[in-house]
Amino acid sequence: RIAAMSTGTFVVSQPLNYRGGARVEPVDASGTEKAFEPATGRVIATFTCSGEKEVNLAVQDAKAAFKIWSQKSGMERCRILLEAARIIRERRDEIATMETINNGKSIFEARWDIDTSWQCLEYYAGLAGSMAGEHIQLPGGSFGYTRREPLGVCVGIGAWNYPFQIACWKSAPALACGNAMVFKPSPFTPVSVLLLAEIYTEAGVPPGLFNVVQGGAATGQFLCQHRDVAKVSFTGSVPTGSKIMEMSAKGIKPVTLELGGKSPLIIFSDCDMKNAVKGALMANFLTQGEVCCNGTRVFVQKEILDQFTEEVVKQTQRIKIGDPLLEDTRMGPLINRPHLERVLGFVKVAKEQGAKVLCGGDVFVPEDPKLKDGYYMRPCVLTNCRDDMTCVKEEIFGPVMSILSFDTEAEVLERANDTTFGLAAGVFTRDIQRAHRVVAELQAGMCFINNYNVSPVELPFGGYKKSGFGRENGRVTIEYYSQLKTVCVEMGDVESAFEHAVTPVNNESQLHDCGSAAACWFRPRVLVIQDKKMVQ
Ligand SMILES: NC(=O)C1=CN([C@@H]2O[C@H](COP(=O)(O)OP(=O)(O)OC[C@H]3O[C@@H](n4cnc5c(N)ncnc54)[C@H](O)[C@@H]3O)[C@@H](O)[C@H]2O)C=CC1
Ligand SMILES: C[N+](C)(C)CCCC(=O)O
Repeated sequence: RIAAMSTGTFVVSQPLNYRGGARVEPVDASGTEKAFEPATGRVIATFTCSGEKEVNLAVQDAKAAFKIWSQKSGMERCRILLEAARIIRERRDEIATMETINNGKSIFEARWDIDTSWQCLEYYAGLAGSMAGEHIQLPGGSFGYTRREPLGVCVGIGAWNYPFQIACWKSAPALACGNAMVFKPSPFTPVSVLLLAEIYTEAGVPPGLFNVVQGGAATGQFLCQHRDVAKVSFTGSVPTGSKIMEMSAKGIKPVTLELGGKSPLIIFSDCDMKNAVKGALMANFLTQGEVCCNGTRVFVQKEILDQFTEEVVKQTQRIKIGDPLLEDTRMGPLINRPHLERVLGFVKVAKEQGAKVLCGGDVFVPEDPKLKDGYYMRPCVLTNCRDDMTCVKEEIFGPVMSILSFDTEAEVLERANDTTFGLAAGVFTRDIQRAHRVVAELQAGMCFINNYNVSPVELPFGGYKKSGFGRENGRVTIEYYSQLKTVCVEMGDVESAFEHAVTPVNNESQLHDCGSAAACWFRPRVLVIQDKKMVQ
């Protein structure tokens, strides 16, 4: 247990694959990867990526566990998931600490992530017992019913920004529906999902029900192409999402895609200014801005542009950057050096294209010497932005907010929707009619009114357009992890389409030709037809 951990000390010594209810070293490898502590730039784990054999074993184990798990009642599954939720809650600080060490987000924020994680398990545990089909009355006493059945072995592939939460948001509905799961985290953040695997085992799931394989694209491909995998749920970038869909198409596997975004946040002049400013910070700077649903295009109505901008800059400059394990830190380092360079590159291009940097956008070097090789930058607010600038069009996935001004509702709606993404959107206004009118027009799967980036697990989350499809959280996600079987029950006689249509068989030899009992399936029918013919 690592609850008392401090930055710069953690190393992973145990295997990072999980199969059959225990940590294991993979039986074969397709390369190695290093995982870092972004706060210090230290390597915390070197691990081998799972090859095809290891992936096969994980899927096999999941298949075996699925046989047991899928036979359990919803209430039995509920009890185990509730126990897992309880353990996560009890170990909240420890899990949050590990998430902070491997991802870089502040411990303050990581605790929130762990809260939405156990809440997700609790929520689907609650639904497990009430999952049911329908009974449908048909003519003549006949009837039909539907059964909601699991899919089988589901694959979860995660991004590095919310490693533990993503694993929970995928596995909780999957397991509640009676599926098994093989999960592959991002190679940048391989660590915390192992805690989840151990917790599921401790809570009582059959060994093999939740397995972890480590690796990057190659390992992910083995999973997506595996013939015994029934479904793939993916969180990550648009280009990878497209590849996942292509691979899954070959096997006709359903997919859930949670992809990137470039979401609009619209601030009307009649907003509550204090909340709008808080909302803009929530929409841009959680997890160092590495959040798919961030509202990075902040459209502000002209009348309040100056006042809003001034306040946003003031609050942004107050964000405490530094050692993410310290209680008062609110922004940690970005995930790795190449990503930091990429984000800084976006700021440089923004300046070249005419944007004005009001604050941040540069490297931050903390005073603490042990943090000198970490990947820190100051959160950035850009103004003088135009819709055609790179910083306004492309997902930066870092702490960079672009402020744009607008005049009218119709104008801002058109500009807000002028993107190939459609993950989220937000609106701040005190005018209740306007709020609902505007969200009805916004092309985004997740809309916020007078708030941003809160994530109650009761609400479905997912994208429009290139931000993907399928949903996570909420009741509807049950449909993405189950399939519907219809059973049609006849209480009377079969009414055959062939009673009148079939030419009567008059040839005796043809009737006798069907010698064996099995081959005689048509003989009585023929006789009946002949009888009927005679009656007619
Ligand atoms: N909509 C959502 O819920 C979220 C979306 N994202 C998006 O994810 C991106 C950042 O995450 P990254 O990890 O850099 O994305 P990524 O697409 O590079 O990787 C995501 C995952 O896919 C795996 N992968 C990569 N190539 C693969 C392949 N050919 N076959 C199978 N698996 C493969 C990676 O190893 C990783 O586990 C951003 O664009 C962001 O918008 C991130 C978090 C949440
Ligand atoms: C928790 N929340 C809403 C800030 C982000 C969740 C989506 C993601 O994984 O980026």
